[in-house]
Amino acid sequence: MAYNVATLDELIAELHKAFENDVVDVDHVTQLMKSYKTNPADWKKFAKFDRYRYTRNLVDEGNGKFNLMLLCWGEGHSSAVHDHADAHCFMKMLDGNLREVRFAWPSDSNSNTGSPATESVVGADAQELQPIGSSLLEVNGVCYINDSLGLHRVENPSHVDRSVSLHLYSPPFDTCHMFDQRTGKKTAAKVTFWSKFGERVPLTVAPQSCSI
Ligand SMILES: O=C(O)CCSS
Ligand SMILES: [Fe+2]
Repeated sequence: MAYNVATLDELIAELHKAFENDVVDVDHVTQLMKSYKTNPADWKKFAKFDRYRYTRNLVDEGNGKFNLMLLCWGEGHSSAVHDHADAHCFMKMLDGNLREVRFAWPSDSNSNTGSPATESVVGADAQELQPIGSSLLEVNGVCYINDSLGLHRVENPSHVDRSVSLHLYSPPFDTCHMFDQRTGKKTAAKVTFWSKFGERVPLTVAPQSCSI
């Protein structure tokens, strides 16, 4: 199959088709996302930055099969170490760079299936997470992770440039887990959106953790 996706709207249309049945073809989705060459005119309406932390901006709800979102990283912004709630995670660089550092699950989990430990690690059992890989993601590059491949932390390594990445999660999720890198302690984290379809999501009275 020739992959030739010219605009973000065309990519979204092809992704809707790719997720029509229940089996996710990881290679096909990766090739689709790779074939789209970033064009700020396509996505700048979704690109909202916050001075203090990266923002999550919903672009498309994928007919309920996936969430597609733009993540905007200010200089030096980083996520926590986190899992992906048993979902597929595809990540494409649209502007700038990101560094991804991968970690093994905390040693007390059943790492064979990638299924997270049921107990959080506390006290004497605390063990530092073990890095298992690191990569610099460059513009138009695509990377893929799911829980069987480990955990990761994503950061904007630049202290002068901002970064923008396009993330697809399938199935969609609004809660995952963060991990303390020093102790391996796992904490549930609710993730929300800074904006949806280009419009700011009104702040609720109770501040929600919108990124991880
Ligand atoms: O906030 C998130 O969705 C994690 C970004 S790195 S996959
Ligand atoms: Fe992630």
